[in-house]
Amino acid sequence: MTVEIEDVVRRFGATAALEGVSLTLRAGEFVALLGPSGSGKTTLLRILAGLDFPDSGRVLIAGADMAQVPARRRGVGVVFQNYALFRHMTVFENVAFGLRVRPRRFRPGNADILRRVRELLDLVQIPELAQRYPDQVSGGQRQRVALARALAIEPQLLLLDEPFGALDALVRKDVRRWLRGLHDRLGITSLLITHDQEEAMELADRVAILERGRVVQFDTPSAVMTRPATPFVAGFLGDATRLEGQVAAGVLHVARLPRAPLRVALADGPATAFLRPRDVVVTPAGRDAGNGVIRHASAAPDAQMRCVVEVNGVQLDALATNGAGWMVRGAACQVTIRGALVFGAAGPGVMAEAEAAPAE
Ligand SMILES: Nc1ncnc2c1ncn2[C@@H]1O[C@H](COP(=O)(O)OP(=O)(O)OP(=O)(O)O)[C@@H](O)[C@H]1O
Repeated sequence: MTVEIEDVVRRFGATAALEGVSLTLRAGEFVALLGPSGSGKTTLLRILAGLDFPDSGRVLIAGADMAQVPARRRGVGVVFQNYALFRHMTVFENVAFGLRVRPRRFRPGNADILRRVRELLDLVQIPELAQRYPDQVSGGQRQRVALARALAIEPQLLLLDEPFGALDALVRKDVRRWLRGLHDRLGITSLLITHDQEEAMELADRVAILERGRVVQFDTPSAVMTRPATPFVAGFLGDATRLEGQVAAGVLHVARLPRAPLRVALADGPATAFLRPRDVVVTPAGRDAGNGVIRHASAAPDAQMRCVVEVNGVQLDALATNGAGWMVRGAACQVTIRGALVFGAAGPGVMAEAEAAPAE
């Protein structure tokens, strides 16, 4: 089902948690909400779930205005980080709970509940755990119980607030892939809050980025990564280093960086540059001492090394090809800047890729 959020404002005293949020989710879409702590993500989810209400603005689910619709009539499944499973109830009863608390008109009989819970436990692949208590299953299994409970009411919209927070990295990867498969199979619409950017990029069709109660970008993962709409987004995503500089005659100048004229199609004036790890090339220092020093190096996937290099007092994240035995803390190196993402002074919308000019 579609979800339309129109100019939603929510204030708590002097704090504006949401300052006019508009967002439309297509039916069947998986959307991730990203943003710093306090940017309004949970408030937005609570408003969709009917656990909180906007001061102004509208929420439409499947085209229907939700203003007067209480949480339990919205047909929305919610999974929060702490799962909130009932410890004194078996896994079976936890999942059945979602059905037993439905409004009387929609409440199934006992035989139906039995059948439905069995189906759900099969769906989340833990049929053998029905009679265990939450304390007797693993974190990943508890997560599946929480999902089964949320899915029990056959929601068309699934809201997930940091659902994988308590899982270790390996289980987390498994569970999220499985969740995306489940989302596709059921044809539901899902909205996920996460602090894990990699998770958002892997799972979501589109990513909404919140900054202080406003959506500053809503686009596909690859678009937000390669074409961040504002300096805030560029700084928030990835490991880019932010540096202030000047554009003069189509060339970016950043004090303290190794001399590397970067061509950029921006008007003259102050500019903000974001150097991403792939923009920073690190090679061993040659016969001369090099212009930088390795401050930190660690192995990364795909036979690469991640490192932090220091050049003229500026620390930059960089990627280098592995096999670099020389790349240890304190080693001298040569740092070359081959590009940057640059925002001009004319407004946040003016962004350009800078490219290294050919060597003189
Ligand atoms: N019940 C409340 N009373 C007062 N202030 C609140 C309440 N709920 C949220 N806020 C404030 O509203 C703002 C947004 O909070 P919210 O929980 O939506 O942020 P968030 O993006 O989910 O943060 P986090 O990533 O830390 O969970 C914060 O400044 C928060 O302190």
